[in-house]
Amino acid sequence: MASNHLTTFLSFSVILFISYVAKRIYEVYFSTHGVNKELPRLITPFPSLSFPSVAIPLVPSLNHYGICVTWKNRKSLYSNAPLKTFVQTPLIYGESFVYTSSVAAFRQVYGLNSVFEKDPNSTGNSDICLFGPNVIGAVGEDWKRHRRIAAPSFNRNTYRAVWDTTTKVYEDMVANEGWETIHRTGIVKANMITHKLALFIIASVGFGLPMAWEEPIKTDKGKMSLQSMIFEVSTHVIERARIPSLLYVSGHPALKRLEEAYSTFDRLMHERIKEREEELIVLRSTPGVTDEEIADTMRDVFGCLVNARMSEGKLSMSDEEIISNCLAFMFAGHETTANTLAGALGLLAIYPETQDFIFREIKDVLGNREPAFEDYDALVAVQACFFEALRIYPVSFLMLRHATEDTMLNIPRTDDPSVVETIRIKKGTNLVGDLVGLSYDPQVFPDPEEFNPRRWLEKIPATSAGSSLDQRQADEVNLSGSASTLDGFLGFSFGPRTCIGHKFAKIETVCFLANLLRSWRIEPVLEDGETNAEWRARVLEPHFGLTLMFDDVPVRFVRRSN
Ligand code: HEM
Repeated sequence: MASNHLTTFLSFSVILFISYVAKRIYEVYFSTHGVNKELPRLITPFPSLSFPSVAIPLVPSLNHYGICVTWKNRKSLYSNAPLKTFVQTPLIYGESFVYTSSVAAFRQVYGLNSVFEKDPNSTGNSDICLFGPNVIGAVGEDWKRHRRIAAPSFNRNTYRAVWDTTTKVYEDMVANEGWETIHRTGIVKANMITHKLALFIIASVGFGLPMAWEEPIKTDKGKMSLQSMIFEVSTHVIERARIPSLLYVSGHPALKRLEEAYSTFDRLMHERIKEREEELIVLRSTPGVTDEEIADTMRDVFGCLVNARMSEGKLSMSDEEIISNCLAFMFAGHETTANTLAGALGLLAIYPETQDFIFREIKDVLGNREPAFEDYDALVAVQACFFEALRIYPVSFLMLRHATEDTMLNIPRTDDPSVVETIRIKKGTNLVGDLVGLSYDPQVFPDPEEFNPRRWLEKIPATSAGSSLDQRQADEVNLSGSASTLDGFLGFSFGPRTCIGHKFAKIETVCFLANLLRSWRIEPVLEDGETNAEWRARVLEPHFGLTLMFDDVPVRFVRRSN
C-alpha cells in the first residue's frame, strides 16, 4: 500500500517536472519575450533582478553573473546588438527582461508621456516604501503628488546649505583627523570618508540633524548615537524590509541594532514633525513674518516637507509619508553620492596629471581664497571630474520599468544611424535601462575605460549654482521635454522621474573636491610592486546591491606646496 502511494507520488512529481521543463523550453526558445523582433539573447539561469540571482554565488561559466551581468560583460554585451538592445532570458526561473543602452530608447522610455512605468511591487521599490508610499516607489497620480510636494525642498537655499555644510564637514574632518599641520597622511579609506560626508550632509541639510565628525557609537546613556542610527537606517533598508518580524525575537545583536535604529528613527521623526509644526504655527502667526523668512527657517528638506504639507492641508501628505520620503532621500542620497565620490577619489589617485589639471583650474578660479557657493559654475573641470567618475561607475546602474500598454521603440541602427527600426513591445514586458551599457558604449564615449574628465568640458551647461533652476523649475523643464541633459549623460536618469537630488549631489561633491584638491594631492596606497592598473583592478572593482559600491579604497593625501 505504502509503495503504491510512493509510486503515485513519484509519477506525479515526474509529470510535474516534465511539464515545468516543457513550459520553460517553450518560454525560452519559442515565446516572443514580449517583443516582435529577433533580438540578440543572453540566456542566464535566473533574471538578474531576482532573489536567486542575488543570493546564489556567481558562476560565470554558466552565465550566472547575478545582478552585475551588465558590468561583467560591459565590453561584449552589445557587440552583436545593432539596436543596442537585447533580451535576457532566464533558463530555470522567471520572466525575460529587455535591456537597452540606446540613448534614443532611453529618451522614449523615461521621457514625457511614456507608457513605461515603475512597478511598485518590484524589488527595491516595495522595500524602499517600508514606512509608506514615497516619491521613489509611488507611481501615477500618487507619484505626482509626492513629487509636487517634495520638489520645492530642493531649491537654492538647500543647495547653499549643501555647500556650506560640506565645507564645514571638510574642515571638521581635517581637524579631527589631525591633518592640519602634517605633510602626508597615513592610509585613508576614501570610501569611509565619503560615506561619512554623504551621511552628514543628508542628516544636516536633509533633516536639520547636525553631527560631529567624531561621534561615539553609543551615547553616554548607552543609547545608539545619532550617527550610528542614521547610518544603520540608510544602509539596511532591504534587510529591514525583508527580514520577518518574528526573527527579531531571536535577540541576534545585528537584528537588535536594526530594531533599535528603525524604532528610534520612527520616534524621532514623529517628534520632529510635531516640533516643526509647532514652530511653524508660531512663525505664521507672528505679524510681519514673510513667506521667505518662513522658508529660510525651514531650510532643510524635512522642514520644507512639513511646511509644504501645512500649506496644502493635512490630507496632502500623512506623517508616515513624510517619514517615508525622508527615508527615501537618505537611501537615495547616501550610498549613491558616497560611492561616486569614492570612485572619483580612487580614479584621481591613479591619474596624477588629471589631478594637476583640475588643481590648476581650482587655483585659477580661487587664487588663495576658500571656495564659495558662487564659484560652483566656474569649477567646470571639477564638475567634469564628477560626471566622468559617475560615467565610469554608474552607481544607479539599472533602471527598471514595465510597459503599461502595447507600445513601440524606434531605435537607429549602430551600423547605419539613418536607418531607424521599430521594436514592438507588449504590455507587461519588463525593460531595463542599462546605464553601464550606455556608459561603456564606445560610439558615445570613445575609449570608455579611460578616466578622461576633459570629454565633458564642452558639454557642461552654463548655469550657475547661484542662478540655476530650482527643482520645481527643473521639473517643469523636464516635463516640457526640453531638458538640456548633457548629451549621453543619463546617470541621473532623464524626464519627469529624473533624480530629484542631482544638484544636491553635484554641489556636495564639487565643494568637497574643490576643498580637498586645492590642498592635497591624492596617491594610491599600492602593494609591493603593484602598478596603478593593478591597483585599479584590485581596489576599484565594484560590487553590486541596489547600487554600485566599493570596499576599501586606500589612498594617501600629500599636501601641495603651493
Ligand atoms: C551621485 C548621486 C546620485 C545618483 C547617481 C542618483 C541617481 C538617480 C537615478 C538614476 C534615479 C532614477 C532611478 C529610476 O528612475 O529608476 C534617481 C532617482 C531619485 N533620486 Fe537620485 N541619485 C543621486 C543622488 C541623490 C540624492 C543626493 C538624493 C536626495 C537627497 C536623491 C534622491 C532621489 C529620489 C527621491 C529619486 C526618485 C525620483 C522620482 O522617482 O521622482 N538622489 N537618482
